[in-house]
Amino acid sequence: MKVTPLKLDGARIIEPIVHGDHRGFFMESYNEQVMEQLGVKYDFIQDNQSLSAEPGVLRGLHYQLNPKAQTKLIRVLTGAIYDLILDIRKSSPTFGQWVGVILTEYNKRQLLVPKGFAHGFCTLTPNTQVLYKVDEYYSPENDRGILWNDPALGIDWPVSEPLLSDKDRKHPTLANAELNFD
Ligand SMILES: Cc1cn([C@H]2C[C@H](O)[C@@H](COP(=O)(O)OP(=O)(O)O[C@H]3O[C@H](C)C(=O)[C@H](O)[C@H]3O)O2)c(=O)[nH]c1=O
Repeated sequence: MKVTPLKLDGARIIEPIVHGDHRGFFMESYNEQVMEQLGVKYDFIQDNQSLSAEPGVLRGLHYQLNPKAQTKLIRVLTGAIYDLILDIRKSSPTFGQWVGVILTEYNKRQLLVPKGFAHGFCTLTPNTQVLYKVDEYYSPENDRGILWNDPALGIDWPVSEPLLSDKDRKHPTLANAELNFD
C-alpha cells in the first residue's frame, strides 16, 4: 500500500497493492494494521455507498460540523469520479484552497479526507458506484454544505451543468457557510 500526501495538509492518496492474474485481480482494499504502520490511523465506524446513473452527477460539497465532523476514505467501485476536497479550517494557511483528483475502478486510488474539509465529487461515467468509510456517524443536524460553484473558489469542475440534488443547489457560499473548524 502506498500513501502520497496532497498539498492540503492531512489529505492523502492511498494506493493498494493489486494482485493480478489470468482470472482478474485481488486486493486488500482496506487493512487497518497496514494503514496504521503508514501513519493513517482512524477508527472508521460506518461504510457508505452511492450509485450515480449518469455522468455529470455532482454530490457536494458536504461536511458535518464538530463534534460530528467526519474523516472520509473514498474509493470507486465502478466508473470514475473527479473527487474534490476544500480546506475549511479557518486557521489553516490553505483555508479556501481545494484539490481535485481522479479516482476510478481502474486506478483503484483512494482519497483520505481529514476532518475540516468539505468533500464532493462529479461522476465521469454512467453507473458510477462510490464507497467510503467515515469515522463519525451521520448527523443530519450537523450536516452542512458549500455551494459547488461558489465563484470565490474558482473550482474547475469537469462539468458546467451538473445533475444536483435540491439540497446541493441551495448551499451557501464559503463566505456565508457555518464553520466550526480551527
Ligand atoms: C450521508 C448520509 C445520507 N443518508 C441519507 C440522507 C438522505 O435521505 C439520503 C441521501 O443523502 P445525501 O443526498 O446527503 O447523499 P449524497 O449527496 O450522496 O452525499 C454524500 O456524498 C457526498 C459526496 C459526501 O461527501 C457526503 O458524505 C454525503 O453527504 O441518504 C444517510 O442515511 N446516511 C448518511 O451517512
